[in-house]
Amino acid sequence: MSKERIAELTDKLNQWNHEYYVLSNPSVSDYDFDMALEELQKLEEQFPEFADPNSPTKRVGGDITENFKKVKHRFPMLSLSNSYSREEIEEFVERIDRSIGGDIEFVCELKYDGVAISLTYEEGVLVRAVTRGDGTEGEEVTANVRTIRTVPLKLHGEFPAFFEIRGEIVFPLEAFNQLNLEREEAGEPTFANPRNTASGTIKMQDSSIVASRGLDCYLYHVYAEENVGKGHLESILEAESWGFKVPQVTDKYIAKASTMDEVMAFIDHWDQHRSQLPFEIDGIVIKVNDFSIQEELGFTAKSPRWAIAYKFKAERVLTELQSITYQVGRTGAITPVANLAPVQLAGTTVKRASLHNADQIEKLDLRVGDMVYVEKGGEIIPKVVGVNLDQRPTSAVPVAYPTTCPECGTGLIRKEGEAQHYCPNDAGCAPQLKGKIEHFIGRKMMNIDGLGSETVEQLFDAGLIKNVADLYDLTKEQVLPLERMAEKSATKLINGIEASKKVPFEKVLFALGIRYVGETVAKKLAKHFESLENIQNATFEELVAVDEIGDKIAESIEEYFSKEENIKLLERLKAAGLTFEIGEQAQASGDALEGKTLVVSGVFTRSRDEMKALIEQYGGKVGSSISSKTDYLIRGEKMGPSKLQKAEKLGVPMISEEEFMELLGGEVQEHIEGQSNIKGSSQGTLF
Ligand SMILES: NC(=O)c1ccc[n+]([C@@H]2O[C@H](COP(=O)([O-])OP(=O)(O)OC[C@H]3O[C@@H](n4cnc5c(N)ncnc54)[C@H](O)[C@@H]3O)[C@@H](O)[C@H]2O)c1
Ligand SMILES: [Zn+2]
Repeated sequence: MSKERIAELTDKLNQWNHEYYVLSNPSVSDYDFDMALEELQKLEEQFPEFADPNSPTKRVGGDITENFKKVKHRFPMLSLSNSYSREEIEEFVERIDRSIGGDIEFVCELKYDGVAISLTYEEGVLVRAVTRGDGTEGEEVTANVRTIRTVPLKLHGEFPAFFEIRGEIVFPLEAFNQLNLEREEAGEPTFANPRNTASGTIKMQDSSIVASRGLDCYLYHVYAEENVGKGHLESILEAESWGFKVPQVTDKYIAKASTMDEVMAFIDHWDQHRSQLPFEIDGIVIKVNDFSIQEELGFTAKSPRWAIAYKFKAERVLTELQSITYQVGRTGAITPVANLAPVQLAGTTVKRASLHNADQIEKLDLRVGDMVYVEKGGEIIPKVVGVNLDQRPTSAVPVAYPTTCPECGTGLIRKEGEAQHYCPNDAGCAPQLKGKIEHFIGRKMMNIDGLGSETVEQLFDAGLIKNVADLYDLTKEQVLPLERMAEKSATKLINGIEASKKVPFEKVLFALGIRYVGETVAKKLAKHFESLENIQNATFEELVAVDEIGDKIAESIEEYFSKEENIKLLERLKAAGLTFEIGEQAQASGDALEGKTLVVSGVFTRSRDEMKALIEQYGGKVGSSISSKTDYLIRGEKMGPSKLQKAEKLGVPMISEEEFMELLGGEVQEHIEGQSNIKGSSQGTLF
């Protein structure tokens, strides 16, 4: 019996390790993983004869993917023993106090929930970044790690000639939620959680994508030939003086603790306040501070004996899965959503949770009527993480994923290699049509004042708009009879639509909602091709030659222009007067003002906004008031005397509008001339 259980747990844990470390796509929660590991550990202690010599209790879970060069670690990269119980943390502290004799000094720090990384510096220069791998050897991901702004490439101060520093690469929550928002806007599937996304990102082949994601790195251990200082905290603070981002005592990210009460107070503090951190943590690490005591205590095969992790249980609740709804997005992507019996979780009432896709439902083996576990991390939407099988109603049947669109009845498709199902009826499926219009009017797209998603719904249901071009045919008389519409709101709406014709090309391109053409890609395309006509005429090779444009995006663009209805729509939008080429301001750019701060004051031949835009386009910063940090004051007519005085007093150079234009190096003039050529050539051709 125990023999079989040991074998079963070993197999399961090996598989979960693979899913977690190699695929960055775990199928069970950390808590379930840790409970299974604990069970195995206890069984192995009882029946050592049945233990696998390579048991997951004795080795760290490997993350080797075969895509990168392997590098042997100079010092093995281990795991940490961990516990969810405060009693066990107390036992750990007492055990060490007892075995060493006296009150030992500990250091408490955050347990960052990310990916472990080892950085090697030679003569103050970053030479290698390696993942933990199987603990003995890892994969070299230096090019990717170099893109993380908080990892210094070159050090200053008194650093050892050769050393290694270890830390955790995390995905800050703001950047993570922003990435998901952008993916949603670009019609791409969103990521489930920051840790797995950080782990997937650091193993990408294209480091420019890694760079765009905004990863961060916190460092927590220095390994030099000779110890740096006497203890752990000292070495960390020393590393800060070389240029590393280390946890700060003032933020309470790290603290000394000499008594049990101090250790528990640190744990309590973060148990209560962790939701305020800008990244996720999954616990607290308690380490012996003194290096000589660390050495005395030594290591097991898997972890140091001088440290332990107290793990927070993710806030999770059990509730009933009442039904599943299938939402159809703007791109036709189907998202299953769990409707739950309302339940309190992390301070809010949760009624719905994300189920991501068909694979996820299958992996969880969900049935309607099941009692499911729901968790909420730093992400916006809570998620279903498991099922309590003991409470499964006997009548419950497995979820049959729909084969047709719940909105329009069209057969669903699933593209090779994609997890999401799609409704291909983009020209007739109501939520797709409405979704496209809602996307189009968004704040970062056409930003139409006076038009929100409720009004879109009304206009659509009243049959007044079916696509975005219809917006430009709307009249005040048509919208006035709508419910909640009055003279004032109708005028605002029509004026807002009119004003959107001036929205710059890159935003129009983003607004069109071409799949995978999000905000950043739209900017890149606009800058490179300068007009929609040029994008339409570009060959596949020309498209992928643009920085950051890959096969997937290029294919999507080609597909968009291959559709008759899109061409018709674009013709109508062009006729309505939307901006389909880059404007003169956006086109002029350079780095003449790189690192400079300029303040604009007075009246000019150009508008103040134009002046400010030029400063930014040429790499400068617009200052709001004159200070010693101001590099130039651009002095217009009717400038106030107090500003003049202040600039004189601080010795800030003052320049005229013409001098400012000269500073830009005459580049502006060329671009303006170039622009008129483009305009000339595109006249008469509709895309
Ligand atoms: N859900 C799953 O399927 C699954 C599968 C495998 C592992 N896991 C999770 O991962 C854990 C095992 O991973 P592990 O071996 O990396 O152990 P761990 O994550 O519990 O602890 C060790 C790691 O903590 C990190 N760490 C973060 N902050 C630190 C700090 N201040 N000081 C020192 N180290 C710090 C280091 O990267 C170190 O490698 C499991 O306990 C489980 O929770 C989950
Ligand atoms: Zn449909």
